[in-house]
Order: sequence, then structure tokens, then C-alpha cells
Amino acid sequence: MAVYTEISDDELARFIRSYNLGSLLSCKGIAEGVENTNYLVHTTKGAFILTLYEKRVDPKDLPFFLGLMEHLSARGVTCPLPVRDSEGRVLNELAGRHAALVTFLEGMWPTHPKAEHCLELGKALARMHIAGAGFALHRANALGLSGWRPLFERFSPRAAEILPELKTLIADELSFLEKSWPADLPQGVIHADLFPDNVFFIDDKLSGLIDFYFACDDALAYDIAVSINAWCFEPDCEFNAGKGRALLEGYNSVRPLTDAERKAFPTLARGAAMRFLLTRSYDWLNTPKDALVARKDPIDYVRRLRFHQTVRSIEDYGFELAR
Ligand SMILES: Nc1ncnc2c1ncn2[C@@H]1O[C@H](COP(=O)(O)OP(=O)(O)OP(=O)(O)O)[C@@H](O)[C@H]1O
Ligand SMILES: N[C@@H](CCO)C(=O)O
Repeated sequence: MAVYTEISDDELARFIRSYNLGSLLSCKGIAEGVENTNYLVHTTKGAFILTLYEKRVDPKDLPFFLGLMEHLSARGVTCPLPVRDSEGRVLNELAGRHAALVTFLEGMWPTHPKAEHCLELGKALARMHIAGAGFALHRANALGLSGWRPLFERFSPRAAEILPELKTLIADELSFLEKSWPADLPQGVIHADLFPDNVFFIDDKLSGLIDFYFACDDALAYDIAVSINAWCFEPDCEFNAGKGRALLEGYNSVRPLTDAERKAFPTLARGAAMRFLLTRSYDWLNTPKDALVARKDPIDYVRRLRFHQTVRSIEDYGFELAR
């Protein structure tokens, strides 16, 4: 579920009146999602997503997220476009929360991504990276290398509740990543959470990207590593080289990877596995078992991490990339 904040009919009607969106026809809570409260709103001018930002979003980051969606939309990336109210504001307040309305995107996310989806995703990710250039605002990656150890320290005394050897595995891996993390890769705006549930398709054609609430400035190739982990492993956590190749080839056909990015890829993939292993472990230990939000299994990311630890070069993944 992701309806943490209820809105009264009066509050909603007043809120919608402050936009030039005609009359309110309906409003339904959306069950999917974890971080924020989302409603699907219909007015006589169309369909919109109303998001109330919950506690894990830092309000000072909202201009970055909303501005980025405007920047990308203006450069041809299909993503939600924040709607301005009659005074030109994209960020408002509703039911005691910061709130925004964005355009509704048609499409469905793929529950069983195929290589064809991965190819499309790779191209879209590269286009997004290119379109992000020149965005005026900046946001450091709060869940990047420097954020991993402090997050680990918040749950390490209880890590054995997930897996007896988890504490040692993470501690050793963090030492490796802190020593080996590449500092000189091409940087830009990354999505940082481009999982299948954030990518919509209509008839196997990619129709849009959503959920920019982890977007930040970081190494572009790190974003590819996040998506390889999210899209190219089977439910039993076996790596699917065909899907991986499709994603990389799609990306490389739009924005060719540099030699430094190719060389760093196995380390980036380990870091991307670490980031989701840490957040999932923290949430696993700190979300009440009877909470309505489904917890995501950290073990899936232990398996990904162990796989990447065996890889020495990008060729070991079975990728053959054109230069
Ligand atoms: N612009 C949009 N158009 C169509 N549907 C949307 C849009 N934005 C959100 N949704 C729907 O709302 C759901 C939750 O959105 P979103 O992923 O942004 O939520 P969240 O709370 O940030 O969750 P999480 O970070 O866990 O993915 C999506 O799965 C999708 O069904
Ligand atoms: N995509 C994240 C959760 C939402 O950010 C995960 O699968 O752990």
C-alpha cells in the first residue's frame, strides 16, 4: 500500500481548484509504491497523479526532483510532467504534506522483463543521461559510497538476524569498495532506482519512466549497474547474460561507454548491489512485520553481490559491446 495520508473531500476540492484543471471527477488511492502517498485523480482536463511526500523525502530535494522531470520532459524524455497551479507553483501543501500533481503516464510495467524490454530500457536510460546534461540543479547521492558505511552502522548489530555471515560480508565488501571505487568516470544526473516497476511499456514499446525521487548526480555508468541488477537476474538470482547484453547494447548504441566505464563496470555492479542490500536490510529489520508495505528481500542482493564478486572484467558477463 502507499496511502499513508488520507485527504478529506473538501481539502482535495480546494487543492484541485487552485490548478486550471477543470472539475474534479474522481480520486483513488494507489496501492503500489512504498515511499510516498499517491492518488490517481481525474478531472475534466485529464488524468493526473497526486503525490503527498512522506517522511523519507527531504523537502529541500523536491525542487530538484520536480525540476528534473520538467527538464527531461522538455528534452523528449517521456516522464511525468509536474503541473503548475494558477500561480505557477509546482510544489504545494495538502493534508500537512508537501504535495505535487504530475501528468499520468499510460503503460504497464513488465512483471517478467524480457531481453527486448532490456534493450529498450538501455536506450531510454542513455537518452535520459544525455537529456539530463545542463540541468541547473544539483543533488549529491545520499545513498552513494559515502552514505553506505553510516547506513550499515545503523543496523550492523542486528545483521545476523538476516544471515549469520551478513555483517562480515558487508564489512569486507565496504572495505573493498572504499579502496576501489572509481573517481574519474563521466558524471551526470542519474535516476538511481530504475527498476522494472518504474518503467512503463505499451506492447513491448517503452512508454515512459517514473519515480525520480532518488535521482541525483553521480557516475552515469553506476545507473546502468543499478538497472543490470534490477532487470537481468532471474527470480532464482541467476544472472541472465542475454538480458544483460541487451541492456548494455541498447545503452551503448545511444551513448557509447568509455574505456574507463567498461573497466570499472564490475566494481560499479558490486556497489549497486551493496546500495540495495543496505537499504533492504535496514528496512527488513525496521519495518514492522504487520506493516501494510511489503518488505523487499535483502538476500536477493546478497546473491547479486556474490555473483559480481566473481567477475573480473566486463567481458566476463558475456557482454560484447561495439566500440
Ligand atoms: N505519472 C504516473 N503515471 C502513471 N502512474 C503512476 C505515475 N506515477 C506513479 N504512478 C503509479 O503509482 C505507483 C507508485 O508510484 P511511485 O513508484 O512513484 O511511488 P513511490 O511511493 O515513490 O514508490 P517506490 O519508490 O517504492 O517505487 C506506480 O507503481 C504507478 O502505478
Ligand atoms: N527499488 C527499491 C525500492 C524502492 O526504492 C528496491 O527494490 O529495493
